[in-house]
Amino acid sequence: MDRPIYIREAAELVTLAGSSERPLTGAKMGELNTIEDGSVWIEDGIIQAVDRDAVIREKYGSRLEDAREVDARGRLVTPGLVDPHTHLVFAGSREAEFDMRLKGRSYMDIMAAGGGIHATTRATQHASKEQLIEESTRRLDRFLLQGVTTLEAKSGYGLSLMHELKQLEAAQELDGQHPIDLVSTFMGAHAIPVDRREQPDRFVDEVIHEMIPEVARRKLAEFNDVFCEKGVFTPEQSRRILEAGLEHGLLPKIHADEIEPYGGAELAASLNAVSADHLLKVSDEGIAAMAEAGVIAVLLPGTAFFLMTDTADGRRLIDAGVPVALSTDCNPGSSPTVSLSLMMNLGCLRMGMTPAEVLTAVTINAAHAIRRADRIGSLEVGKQADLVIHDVADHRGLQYHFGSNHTHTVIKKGTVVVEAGSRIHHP
Ligand SMILES: N=CN[C@@H](CCC(=O)O)C(=O)O
Repeated sequence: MDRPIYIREAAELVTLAGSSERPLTGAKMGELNTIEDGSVWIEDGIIQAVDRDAVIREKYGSRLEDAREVDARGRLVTPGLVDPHTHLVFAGSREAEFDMRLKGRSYMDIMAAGGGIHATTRATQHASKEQLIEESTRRLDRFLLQGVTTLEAKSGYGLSLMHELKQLEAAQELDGQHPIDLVSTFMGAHAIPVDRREQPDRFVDEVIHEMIPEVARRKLAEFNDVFCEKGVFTPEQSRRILEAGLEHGLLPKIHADEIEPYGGAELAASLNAVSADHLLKVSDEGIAAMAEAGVIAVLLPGTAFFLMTDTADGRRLIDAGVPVALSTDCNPGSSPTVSLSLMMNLGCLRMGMTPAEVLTAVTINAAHAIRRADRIGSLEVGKQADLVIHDVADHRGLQYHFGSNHTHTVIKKGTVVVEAGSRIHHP
C-alpha cells in the first residue's frame, strides 16, 4: 500500500466544500471556503481529512512519520483544475491562417472557403490513431504542468464515422495512459463536410442514424455537442442531433451564440443541456432561459482573445444567476493554447469576474460541466485526491501575476505527478 500523503500547512487552502450537489451561482461563486494554515491527509488516492494543520497533526500524529510530507507552507492549495471544453485530439496546424486573420479575414470566412475546421479535418483524417495520441500527449503534458488534472475532449475533426471513432478511441487510450483524466464528447456535428454542403440534412441524418448509435454502442463518449451557428448547423438541425444523442444516453452540450446571436442558449435551456459554451452573442432571453434551466455557461476567453473579438460577458451571466465555468477551448484554430492560467487572468481582466469566481469556474463549476462534481472539483473527505499547490500565497495572486505558470506541485489520485514545476514519471 502507498504511503499516506500529508500536504502540510498551506497559507491558503481553497476547499470549495459543500458544492458538489449543484454548480455555484450568483454570490456563491465568490465563496471559496478557505482554510488558513490548512492541511490535507490522503490515503489510497482519496482525501481522508481537510482541516487546519493543528487538527490534522492531532488526528494523525502517530502516523506522521510514515507519511510522505508535501510542504505547502507559504503557498496556495486548490482542487486540481478542470478544463471542461477542449478539442484536444487533432493533427496538423493552422498557422498559415494566422496571417490571413491578422489582415482582416474572418474565422467563418476562412472556414467557408474550405479552411479552418475543414483544414484540421483533412489533417486529422490523414493521421493514424497513434499519431493523434502522440501529438495529444504533448498537449496533455503541458496541461498537467499547469495544474489541469481533468479535461474534456471533443471529437469533430473526423466528420465521418470511421474518423470520428478514431479520434474518440485516441481520447479513450489517452485517458488510460496519461495522469490527466479525459472525459469524451462526440461532436460529429462540428461542421458540414465540404463535399456534403449541397445536402446538409443528409449529413445530419448520417450523424443521427450512423454516428451517434455507434459511438454510444462502443461507449466512446458521454456528451454530444453541436456547432449551432449561422452557416454551420441551424437550431432545428442542432435540436434533432441533440435529441438523438439523448435517446442514446449522450448528454447535450452546445457551441452556442459564438459568432452571431442564433438561439443556441435558448435551445440549450429547452433541452436542459449540461452546458452552453461560448455565448459571446447570447441574448437576454437566452441568459434568462439558461438561469431558469440551470444550464452551465462554459466561457472561453481565449477564443475571443485570439479571434480579436469582444469577450463573453461573465459578469452579466453570473449576475443573472447562470453558473459559469471557464475553459481554454484548446484547438488548432480559434484558441491554440493550453494555458488555463491565461484564461483565468482574462476572466478577471476581460469578463468582469473576481479572482474567487474565476477559481470556482475552473474547479467545481467546471467539474459540474462534465458531470464529475461527485468526484472532483473540491477538496472534501471522500473525493479523489486531485490537488494543486501553487507558488503564490493566496488565490488572488493566481490572477494578479498574469502570464506566469504558478503551478508548483500537482497531485493526481494521490500521486505526486508534478514537483517543483517538473513532471515526475512513475514506472
Ligand atoms: N467554434 C467551433 N469549434 C471550435 C473551434 C474549432 C476550430 O477552429 O478548429 C471552438 O470551440 O472554438
